[in-house]
Amino acid sequence: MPIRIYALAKELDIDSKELVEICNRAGVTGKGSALASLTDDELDKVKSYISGGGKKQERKSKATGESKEAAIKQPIRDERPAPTGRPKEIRTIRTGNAPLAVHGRSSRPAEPDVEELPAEEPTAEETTAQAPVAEAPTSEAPTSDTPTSDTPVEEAPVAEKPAKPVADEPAEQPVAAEAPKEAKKSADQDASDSDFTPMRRGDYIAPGGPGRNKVRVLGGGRSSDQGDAGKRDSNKPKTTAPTTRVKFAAMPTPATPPTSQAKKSGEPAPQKPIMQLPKEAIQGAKAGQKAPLEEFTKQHEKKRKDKERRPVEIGSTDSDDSGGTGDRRRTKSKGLAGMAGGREARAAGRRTKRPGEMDSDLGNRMRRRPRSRTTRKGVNTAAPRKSAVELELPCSIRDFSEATGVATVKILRTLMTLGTMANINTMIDTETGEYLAAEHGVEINLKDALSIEDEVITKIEEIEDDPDTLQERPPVVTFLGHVDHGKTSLMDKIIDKNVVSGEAGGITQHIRAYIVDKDDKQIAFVDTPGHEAFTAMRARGANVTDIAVLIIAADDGIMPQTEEAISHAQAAEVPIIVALNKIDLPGANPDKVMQQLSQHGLLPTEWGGDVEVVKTSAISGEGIDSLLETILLTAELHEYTANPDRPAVGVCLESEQESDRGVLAKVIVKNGTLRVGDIVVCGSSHGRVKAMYDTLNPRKRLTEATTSTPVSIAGLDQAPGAGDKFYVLDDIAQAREIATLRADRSRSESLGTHTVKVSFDEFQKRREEGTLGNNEAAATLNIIVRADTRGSIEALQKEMEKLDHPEVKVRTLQASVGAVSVADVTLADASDAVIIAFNVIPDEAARSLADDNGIEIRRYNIIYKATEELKALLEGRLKPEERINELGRALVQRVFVVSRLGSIAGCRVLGGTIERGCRIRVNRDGRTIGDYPLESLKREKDDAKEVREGYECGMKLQGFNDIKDGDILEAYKVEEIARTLD
Ligand SMILES: Nc1nc2c(ncn2[C@@H]2O[C@H](COP(=O)(O)OP(=O)(O)OP(=O)(O)O)[C@@H](O)[C@H]2O)c(=O)[nH]1
Repeated sequence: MPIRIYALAKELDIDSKELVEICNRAGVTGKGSALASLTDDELDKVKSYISGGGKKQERKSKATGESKEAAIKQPIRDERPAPTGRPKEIRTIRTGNAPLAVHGRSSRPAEPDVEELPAEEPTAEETTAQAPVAEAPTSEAPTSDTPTSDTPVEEAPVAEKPAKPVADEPAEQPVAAEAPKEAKKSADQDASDSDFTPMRRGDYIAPGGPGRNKVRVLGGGRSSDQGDAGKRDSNKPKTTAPTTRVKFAAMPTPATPPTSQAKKSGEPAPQKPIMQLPKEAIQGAKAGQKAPLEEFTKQHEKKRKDKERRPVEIGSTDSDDSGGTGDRRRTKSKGLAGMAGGREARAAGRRTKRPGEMDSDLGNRMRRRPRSRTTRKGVNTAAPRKSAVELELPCSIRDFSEATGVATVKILRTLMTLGTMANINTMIDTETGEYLAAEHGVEINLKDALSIEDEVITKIEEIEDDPDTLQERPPVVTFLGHVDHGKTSLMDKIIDKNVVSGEAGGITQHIRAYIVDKDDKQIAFVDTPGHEAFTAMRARGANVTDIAVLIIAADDGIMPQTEEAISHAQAAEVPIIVALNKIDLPGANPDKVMQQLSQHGLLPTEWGGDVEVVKTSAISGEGIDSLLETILLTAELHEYTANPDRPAVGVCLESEQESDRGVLAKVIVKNGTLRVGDIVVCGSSHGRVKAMYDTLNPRKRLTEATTSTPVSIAGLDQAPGAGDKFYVLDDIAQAREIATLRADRSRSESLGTHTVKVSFDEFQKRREEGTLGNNEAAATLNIIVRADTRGSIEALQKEMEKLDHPEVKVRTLQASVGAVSVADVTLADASDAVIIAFNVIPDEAARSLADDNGIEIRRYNIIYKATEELKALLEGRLKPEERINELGRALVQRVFVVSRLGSIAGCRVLGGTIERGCRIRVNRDGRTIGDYPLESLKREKDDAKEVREGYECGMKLQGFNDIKDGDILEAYKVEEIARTLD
């Protein structure tokens, strides 16, 4: 009678599970649980096993504390009894040659009892042989063609058996793939019935996956992982025979990435940071450099401090725009850690970032840098080149550049190629402007400049007087002629004043103008210098002239300057009256002179012509009245008229500056009436007429000057030039503006050009070296002229223009009236110029500065001496030089007038010494008024050989008694020194 295992276990007083195992070991297989029943045979077999020692051994193992594992390690095969009874059920059936595999064992959820494998497993041949047995229908066994992969082990106790024959089969999946659908459905149905999840295709349990911990090893501890190995080792004897369930530790679950780090859709794959030291760092490390970051930090701090002290330069590599690039580059150059340098550079970039500035990358900063460099180089401010422009010439180079768009640099360069050194303020005339335009491809349309000068002055000149307002006016007569033909003497005879002896060198150097009365009529005389140096002044005199009186010495005849005077008179289209002077001389030959006159187109009336020839003698006065009558008659014939009621216009004959009266301009009114208080503009000077003086009596004040009247006016701001026209304006501002405009123009013209400079000494040095003329541009001797009058200046300039030397030229940098000033010395020092002082002396400050800087001040009182000296110097034909040896200066403190001796000057020697026999220059108000020999020198009452500085003395000058208190007497001696020029 069958007995259940749990009942037997109770009977035997052992654990039911233990009894199940015993049954298995006793060869009673198929008893998976305590509910299984044992037949009588099986009961006997189990009991015999237990009684035979099996039980004892089991119990002994327990008593000795052997673990179940030890028992499992025990070879089962040896203890297992030989198989008996009918063969075990085989549920796995091969279909054809298809390999079979056991599926589902690992997925069986709770295999209740895993019994030990049969001790002797059938071979493949045996399995095959037993296949028909397997076909025996059982209630639970599937059909023969049903795959057994999902068959529960409980229903197939010998499920392991069929696995053996297919152990060597390569794969299990092909079996499943080839399984008929009907079988699969059946298997699914079975699995559903047995609460098992059927294994399906595609169900893949990764190693270590969730199902791994559920793997149970059946018999021999073979897991699914070990299945193949077990299959491969199927021919080997089993070394293990587990009889109990083996529990494996759960496989570690791989950590799931945090949700925050989950890759977002569309986001690029994260890149691994490149942790690579730069080459500099590696090199530094190899070189034994320690702690590059620390070293870099130190240098960075140093740089930061330097940068804070140093202003940021636009466009520089250290600038903000360059950001950290420059720092990084510098860091690299010093071999510091590149990574630290990059960090520092980025930090620098953040520091230098300005509000609103784009946070551009390095490339952008690099691209911006060239633009900043371009800005630093400057922008061409010249206007765009214009195709056709209207231009007023003359204009400055700056104006030309702005109008045409041609850069001033190019213009200056072009002028330089022409040998002209200019600057932007240099005025260019029409010819130069046209050349520049053609040279630079600019089309210019010249237009007349319209300035306030035109608006005001032209308007005045265009005024036509009403014939009813015109009245007869005195004729203006000019004496022209050759040197020493008696012009001055003749005029003196007319005005009964002897001025010839007062002229230095006996040559007329100033324009004199007087108005004389004759037979209730007036005649205005303008005496121009006879020397050729005064040609320009003479020419200007002719311009204001109504009648020209040509003075010809009867004993000398027509001379070159006489011919020139004739030309000027004829060019002025004025009537000419010839005065055959010095008729009293024995050598006078009137016929010869008249013949010469005829040859020059001046046919005397005596010979049927229209030229009045009057025989005169300035000495005897012969023919003077006849000359005056002839002048008045000629004036009547020509009906000289003017409008005395209009604002005056006229010409400046000459000007000078006096200490007490300021600028005195000698002018002659050509039309209208000049009055005190009138606003006058004359050349580049202007002012209101403060006072007017008679030319014959310089201290006699006048209130007005009618037409043709020469007069000296005071009130102008500066000395106008001889020949400058004057106009009376209504507005002083207009006068000032016009004068300023003219002054600027004159200044730019005089200073606009500049060439190689050379002083006297430098010139001589170059001649000695033979270097003169080697330059393309001729060497230029710059001079600064200071003179007592404008006439002297123009005479000097005119003479110097004639000093045309192939190797050197003379250029006047500045010419003005007055004493030599500090400004003159400064200009001479800056331009290596020589100062020509004509009839003036330098003031104390200028003298001291000139001595300190070695500026040469050459003083002259005779024009031709100055010009001849310059000429001799230029031509290298210098004669023994009359060198002036300055001795000393004395101040006149008191003048003693002795009736039989004349004026005695009581003086104190201010400097140097006063020596007997020297010459004395008399200076008054900054001007040299005379040069006389020292007649006597006394210390108290005794004659003295010399008087030194600080002592008082008395001096008597030969031929000069008009000495006054405050005069400065300069003592000098003339020494002849041979020139070493050649
Ligand atoms: N015998 C004689 N001598 C005269 C006569 N007129 C002038 N002289 C002399 O000639 C010399 C020159 O006279 P100036 O009056 O200075 O001659 P100038 O033309 O004025 O000379 P510049 O000043 O150079 O223009 C003087 O010594 C005069 O005395 C004259 O009619 N008869």
